[in-house]
Amino acid sequence: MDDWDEDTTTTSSTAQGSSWNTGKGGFGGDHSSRGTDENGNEDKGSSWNSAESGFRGRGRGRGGGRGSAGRGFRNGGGRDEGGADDNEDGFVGGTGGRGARGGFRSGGGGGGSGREGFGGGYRGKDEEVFSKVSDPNMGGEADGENAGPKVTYVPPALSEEESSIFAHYESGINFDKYDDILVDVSGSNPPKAIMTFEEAALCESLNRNVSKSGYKKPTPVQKHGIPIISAGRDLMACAQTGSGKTAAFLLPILQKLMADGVAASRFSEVQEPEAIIVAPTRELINQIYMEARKFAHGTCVRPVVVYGGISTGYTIREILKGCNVLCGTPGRLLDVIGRGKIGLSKLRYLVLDEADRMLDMGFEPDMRKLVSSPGMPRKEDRQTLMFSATYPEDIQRLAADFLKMDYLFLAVGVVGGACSDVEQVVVQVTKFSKRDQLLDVLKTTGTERTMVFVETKRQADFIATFLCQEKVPTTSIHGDREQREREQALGDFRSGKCPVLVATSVAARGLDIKDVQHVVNFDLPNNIDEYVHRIGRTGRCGNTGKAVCFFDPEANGDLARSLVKVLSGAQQEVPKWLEEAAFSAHGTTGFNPSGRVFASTDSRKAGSFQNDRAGQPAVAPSAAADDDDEWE
Ligand SMILES: Nc1ncnc2c1ncn2[C@@H]1O[C@H](COP(=O)(O)OP(=O)(O)OP(=O)(O)O)[C@@H](O)[C@H]1O
Repeated sequence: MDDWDEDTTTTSSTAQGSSWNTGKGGFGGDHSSRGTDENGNEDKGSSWNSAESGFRGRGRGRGGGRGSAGRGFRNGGGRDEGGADDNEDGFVGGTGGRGARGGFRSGGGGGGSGREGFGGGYRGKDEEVFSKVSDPNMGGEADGENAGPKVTYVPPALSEEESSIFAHYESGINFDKYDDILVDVSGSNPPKAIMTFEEAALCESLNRNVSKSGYKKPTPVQKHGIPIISAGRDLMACAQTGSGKTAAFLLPILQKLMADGVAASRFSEVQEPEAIIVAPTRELINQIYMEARKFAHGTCVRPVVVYGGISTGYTIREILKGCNVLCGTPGRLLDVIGRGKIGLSKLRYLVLDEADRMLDMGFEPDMRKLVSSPGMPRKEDRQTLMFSATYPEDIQRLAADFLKMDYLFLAVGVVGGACSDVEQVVVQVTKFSKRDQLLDVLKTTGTERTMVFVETKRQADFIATFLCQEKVPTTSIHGDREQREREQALGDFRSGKCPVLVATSVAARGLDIKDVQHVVNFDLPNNIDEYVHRIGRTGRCGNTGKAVCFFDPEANGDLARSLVKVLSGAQQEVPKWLEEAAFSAHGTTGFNPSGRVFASTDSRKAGSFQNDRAGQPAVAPSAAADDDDEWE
């Protein structure tokens, strides 16, 4: 019997987060469990009120009390908590109550990839699990459980009801305006775009599933992407957030698998998927899997998802039921391949969603490991597809290592541009005024779903707790929360039970949540691409949305230039003070507020780079990598 068979599987969807309803001090959302100390005493949250100092206080002397904040001993904390706050952790409350987090952390290494070394660790005496065990051989945070007690969480079973599988939200009033966006396809002999789903010549069951999903006509990235993939070409595709990139790769892959009549065998000890899809976070890969499951409904194609934080035994049992399309986060994917449960000899498609993130310094080693796994077809013998809304030029160069020479580059609109359906408002703040301004914003948004982005996990806990105390039903998602809590938080946000979700960059990319009308950048990321992804959680699929961004000139000066360019690129109003800040920022040579910051097109046009990367340093990780263990 394999050791994974021994997992005790504990399905859990324990309801949390109802305490905001109970009026217990207003402390609420699923932070309720964290508001108690190890003796169950309710934390009255005295520290939040004392501005920054209260927040810091948690890191110093409150170990025995406030479980949610205790971070244990942190060593060498380079980048993982986003800079300066790191040093505040020190030794705190290893004996903290439930939820004391962090534990021992080593080797986050400032200059190198903070993903190497140990993440997570002991969480407090009541908790037996080590979170996010890192396998040094895996070159980063592993989603496998190769050390420490087993993770036994099994996500709740999915509904088989069609109404649930095909649940979707309506496209918005600006859906047809997608057709006005300029499209640029570069590379040799691109196939002709399709105008309708009929032209995609999908088989009957796929067509049925497409229409049950409410899709009437393809978006531009689908019009161009589907025929490119169907023609067998490698593709690097860039299209704005919320414009249907997922279906652009899923439909042609599923169509090809259907046409070839693949059927996953339930009887094989090693499963050999025809397609592997990789994405950077657990929630995003799960969402992609749900889309794959939806489109493959009623067919012989079986998608499976693997990601960290859930029982490996459960994961492997799911794989062994048959697997044609394997969706995974990098660590867990490498883990199941390494365990010999996945063979790669039949692999035809490798998809990198959020490709620029998958190839930045945080994940590049995992991606290189994946493509050099035993049995992985050479790039000449597989189809590699990359999708994102942002593609820094240096990443484009790096991506060429994974693609055939004649790959096509598809740009819908300006590469890296923000979705123009999102109204962007920039508010000048100081770090002391931000919380009050957040409350003001939330007063106007009322019960409309709002995502509030902050920079660190600790800040996420802190702001969520603060909002709950202010009687705003709030939940939070970040990399220190257990998978069960993360899924619960997302569920509560999706259902509207908690209309405010405080999130770190773990939720910045890809998540497609109905009715998110507002995004607040409480803390700005230090990378403009991350900003573009964050605000793209609203204004999706032709719907409109609003993004408020708190700009603290003291802290965010470096972002002024690129922010101005993103705003003007999306025809948004640029405040005079921001333009001034941009002019006076460092490195303003050639600054042109009305110009474009982005590669407007295929970076191959700027010169040949296909084979000129030897000796070049790896591309720096995006802002999100500052919060490294946010990423799986
Ligand atoms: N042709 C279509 N017609 C109607 N709805 C669509 C169509 N294509 C996609 N959608 C819906 O639009 C929403 C956004 O799609 P998707 O999540 O694939 O966007 P994305 O481009 O991948 O965004 P991001 O860059 O944020 O990852 C989803 O709810 C999806 O089901």
